[in-house]
Amino acid sequence: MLPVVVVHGGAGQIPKERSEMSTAGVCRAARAAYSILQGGGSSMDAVVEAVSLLENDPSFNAGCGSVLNVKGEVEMDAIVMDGKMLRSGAVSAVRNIANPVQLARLVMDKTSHACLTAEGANQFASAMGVPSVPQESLITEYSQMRWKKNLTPDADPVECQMGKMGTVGAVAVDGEGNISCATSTGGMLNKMEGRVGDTPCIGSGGYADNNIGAVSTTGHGEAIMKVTLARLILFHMEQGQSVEAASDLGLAYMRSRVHGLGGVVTVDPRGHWAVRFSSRQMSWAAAQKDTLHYGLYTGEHYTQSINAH
Ligand SMILES: CC(C)C[C@H](NC(=O)C[C@H](N)C(=O)O)C(=O)O
Repeated sequence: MLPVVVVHGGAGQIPKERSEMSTAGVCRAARAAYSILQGGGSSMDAVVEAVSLLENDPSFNAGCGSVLNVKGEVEMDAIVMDGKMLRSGAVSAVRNIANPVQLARLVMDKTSHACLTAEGANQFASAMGVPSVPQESLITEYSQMRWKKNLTPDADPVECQMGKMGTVGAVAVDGEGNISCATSTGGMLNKMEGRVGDTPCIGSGGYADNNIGAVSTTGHGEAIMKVTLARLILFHMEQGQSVEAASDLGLAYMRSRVHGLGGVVTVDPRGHWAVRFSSRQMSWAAAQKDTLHYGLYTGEHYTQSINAH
């Protein structure tokens, strides 16, 4: 069954004309991460590679392409977790960084802390030699257009929020049975300055435990935090539920209890995997054995040979 990688590109609604770019992005990320696993690389290397590629891809709400806060600025959140020793690293409200997920990994590997925020995270980045990039390099015409549209007096806030998708995440199990997760986001469009979402919060934006499995989440962060969605799903798996059933139970609870919508990618230690969402859509891709799996709308599941390009 092993190894496997499963990637998501956000639970928000995506205009039809942008759906192909989104599917192409998650497929490329899943392939790249899977070739690391096939080469004997670790699940942590695989998820960080997948998420870095998606951060670099302007069609997603992470890194370049992040949604803008109320002041029209980019503040990003990211997390990684290593299921072997339950080590994790996160950054929140970080600015001027191309790959927040890599900074999160440095927090895990090079500090005794689990999360660094805002200026402190940026100071740590420069101490680690991570280059600072101009904010303009993270802002796209599309993200600026969405932000401006959102500020017009007759804007429908729900429509605007759903019009921009693309939080990104990945879970993987490597050949040694080690499990990791990573998640990265620009957050919610028009968020207050300093707002921290679910993504960098352990157990909400992601969780990995070699004994149980791993989850990476996307959706309305304030709702995800209320139910600690990633850990809730793993709790159901500890109780004997399958990856699919546990993911559905977690998402159903979030919907009924706090009216929250979202999506998850989930793996267990044997390499079973699931992609589930309560939103209308979530772009996703998975790679296992010689097959690439991908989809966008509910019930969609395409496959192709991993070697086909
Ligand atoms: C409207 C929502 C479903 C879109 C979704 N956003 C996130 O996942 C945001 C992240 N969880 C946070 O709260 O910071 C997306 O980017 O696809």
